[in-house]
Amino acid sequence: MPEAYPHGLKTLTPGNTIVEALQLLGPGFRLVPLGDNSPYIKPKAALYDFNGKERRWDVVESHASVGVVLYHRELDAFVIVRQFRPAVYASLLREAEVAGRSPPPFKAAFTYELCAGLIDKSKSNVEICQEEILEECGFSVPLEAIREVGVGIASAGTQGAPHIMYYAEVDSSMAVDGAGGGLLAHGECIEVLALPLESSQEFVLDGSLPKSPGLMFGLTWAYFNKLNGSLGPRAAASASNPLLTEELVLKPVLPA
Ligand SMILES: Nc1ncnc2c1ncn2[C@@H]1O[C@H](COP(=O)(O)OP(=O)(O)O[C@H]2O[C@H](CO)[C@@H](O)[C@H](O)[C@H]2O)[C@@H](O)[C@H]1O
Repeated sequence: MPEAYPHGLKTLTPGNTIVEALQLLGPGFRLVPLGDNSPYIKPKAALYDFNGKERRWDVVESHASVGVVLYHRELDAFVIVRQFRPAVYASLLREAEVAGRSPPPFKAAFTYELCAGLIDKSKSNVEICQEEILEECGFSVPLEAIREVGVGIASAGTQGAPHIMYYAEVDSSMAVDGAGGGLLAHGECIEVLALPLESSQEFVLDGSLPKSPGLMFGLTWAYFNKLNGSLGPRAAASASNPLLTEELVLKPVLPA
């Protein structure tokens, strides 16, 4: 049975992705110094003059990224993802060590986020976004249906790379059999979740659930713009939201 989630969250992924991901995670988690050959990040010291003195700031060179707020028209829900994040686990582990507590369970580092990806290939940003929607969430969305929301900076204190946010709507006709959940070959095991629009703000403000600031902003922006009609009408009235019936959740709206 899918795990019960708070705030009306329902899994759209067949099976129980979190249980599967936990089974795939072996015992042991180590942190070692990073060499200089990471294709993802390069820690560096930035030296610059300020007020006649040389100053230093430690920075992490990284890729720009895209993220997308997905709204499911038939479910009147946002589609978000949840996955094991080693960086989150590393932080929790450090916190536990400092406090003299035993290591936290891996489960604590499964983080709620928008569907997102790095801009690390020679495709346009919106094409990368389209590809991530398919790979992570299992929906095929036409490029022209993906609109830009705005650009923020990821971790201005250390990374400073742009994060470009998009908005797109999906429905069951866009679900692609066998797509979604990420690429196991890349170590991805991504759970796809539907979050009712109705309870999205409670979810955003629930500090007990680990989530990204991009998700917090994106869902809040989309919630209010959906309510005021700027993003087109809401398809389903919340009282009759089919998301509330298990039956529909496990039917064709799902990526297989
Ligand atoms: N630091 C890392 N170390 C090792 N392998 C890595 C890595 N980052 C990415 N990868 C590999 O690259 C694959 C593709 O990554 P994606 O572009 O889908 O970004 P992801 O959603 O993982 O998060 C990424 O993009 C989101 C988008 O904003 C950022 O928030 C997040 O920090 C970033 O990891 C991952 O599955 C993994 O195999």
